[in-house]
Amino acid sequence: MALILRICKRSTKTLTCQRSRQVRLLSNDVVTQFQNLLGESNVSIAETTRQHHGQDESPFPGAMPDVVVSPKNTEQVSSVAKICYERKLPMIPYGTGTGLEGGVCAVKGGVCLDLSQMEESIDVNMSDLDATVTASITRIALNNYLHDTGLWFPIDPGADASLCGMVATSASGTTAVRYGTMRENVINLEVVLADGSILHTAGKGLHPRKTAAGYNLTNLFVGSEGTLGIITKATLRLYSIPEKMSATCSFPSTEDAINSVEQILLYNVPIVRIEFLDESAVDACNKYSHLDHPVQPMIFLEFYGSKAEIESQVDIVEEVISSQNGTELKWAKTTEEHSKLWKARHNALYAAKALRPGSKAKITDVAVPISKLAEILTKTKEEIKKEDLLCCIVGHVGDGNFHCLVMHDPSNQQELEKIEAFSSKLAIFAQDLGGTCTGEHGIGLGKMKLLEREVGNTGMSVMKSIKKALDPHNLLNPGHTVEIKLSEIVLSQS
Ligand SMILES: Cc1cc2c(cc1C)N(C[C@H](O)[C@H](O)[C@H](O)COP(=O)(O)OP(=O)(O)OC[C@H]1O[C@@H](n3cnc4c(N)ncnc43)[C@H](O)[C@@H]1O)c1[nH]c(=O)[nH]c(=O)c1N2
Ligand SMILES: CCCCCCC(=O)C(=O)O
Ligand SMILES: [Mn+2]
Repeated sequence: MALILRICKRSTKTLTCQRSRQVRLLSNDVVTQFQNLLGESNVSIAETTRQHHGQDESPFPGAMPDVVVSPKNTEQVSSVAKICYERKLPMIPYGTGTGLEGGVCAVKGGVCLDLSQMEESIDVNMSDLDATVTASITRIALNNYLHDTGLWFPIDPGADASLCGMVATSASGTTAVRYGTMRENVINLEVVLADGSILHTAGKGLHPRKTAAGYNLTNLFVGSEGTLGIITKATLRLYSIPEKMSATCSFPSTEDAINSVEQILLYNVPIVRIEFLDESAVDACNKYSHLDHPVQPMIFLEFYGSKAEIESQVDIVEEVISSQNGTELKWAKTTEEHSKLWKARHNALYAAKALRPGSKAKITDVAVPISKLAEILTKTKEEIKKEDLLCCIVGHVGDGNFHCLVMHDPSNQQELEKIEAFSSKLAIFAQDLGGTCTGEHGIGLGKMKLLEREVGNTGMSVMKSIKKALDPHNLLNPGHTVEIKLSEIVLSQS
């Protein structure tokens, strides 16, 4: 009979450890099995390692996995999955841990598969404008590699996330208004399923720009948040690196700023980034990133194209913003100014957190149809004022998507409840206006009820059927996104 090794807080020997008030047990022959498979240095039960892998950038309290394994290739991922499947152990894929919805928290313990240590491979098809990357490749690593080819991968959440993690969360960010999200930019995926089998979602080695061949298995895994399979490779669309110019503009009110955005889109200006910051976010970014913008609602814009193309886009934008009381465009004149501007925007999360050191930050992520954006922002601002919240708003407003970042003291129960109520209310506003509770960060641990509200009973039951078909024992990132209960599994097997 197998010896039992209890993973513990201070030692790796025989003490019990509390995680979410439950005792976890992992037999030591599993650890040995992983060590034999991957080598001792690629299997860790050290507390610091487990803690690090059970926590992302969200305010959710971390939950440690029992063991962290670092497979080097797809075959090893598959072998790990086979062991977990056989022993009914939870599997939690880990990309770079930049997620904002608690996706890597091992709420039921189990085996964290750290994919950042996979062999690095980038296979570029210059003439077909695509690249296939392994799970350890991050967004910035791909773009650095591509730099001299004149190509790039434009989806930009700011954080240097792994590209397969970005597939798993259906990430987007500042450039989605022009290039779409991960959904529109993935051509094929290699995925290890719960039982260890290896799936190529669009056929092995194929990379067509479009396909009508059967169900869209590729998109099934986009946004699956580690609950349907472990993504080991992704084939992605690439684009030519354009000439670019950036500018900012301030407005007397949020409504004026949002009206401008709506009109710029209506005029079909092929804008690449159009980002909103409310006055609190401007204040935070000024302080954190040493900028000196007037503390007023703003938009940051980026234009791509030849000089003539940019000039014609700018003519329209200038006319629109002056009709909406906006200031003259203030241009980033040098490459350094351009980088400083977008770095400041991408650091907005940290800038806002720095307003109240030591606090935690609740981040909302709703998206509405553009026509409803001014309405929901007005309502949101009223709520913030009524509840007296310390809140910054930034938004990828070209997609109707915005974030509120609400600072709070996590030990103050009253404050916590107020903030949770605000966040749910905002998600419900968005859904009632024809939008979604999450434009880009995903469901994770905190939005399961909202997902149900959004897709309805039938939608939920279809999602659960898919989950049960692909992961009948609920081993892949259990407790996240689409949760199936034990009673439902038993029911489906009888
Ligand atoms: C400062 C800052 C700013 C932003 C953001 C983060 C931060 C810190 N994000 C969020 C984040 O960068 C985004 O969710 C990434 O896609 C997460 O990728 P990681 O590799 O870090 O996944 P991470 O390791 O955090 O995992 C996230 C989820 O995906 C699963 N997963 C990871 N790799 C997997 C794989 N290979 N196979 C299967 N499942 C896998 C995990 O199990 C988990 O459920 C964001 N996002 C966004 O969309 N737009 C934005 O604007 C921003 N902005
Ligand atoms: C006020 C900052 C909230 C930022 C949340 C991270 C994110 O998605 C982004 O766009 O930045
Ligand atoms: Mn965002």
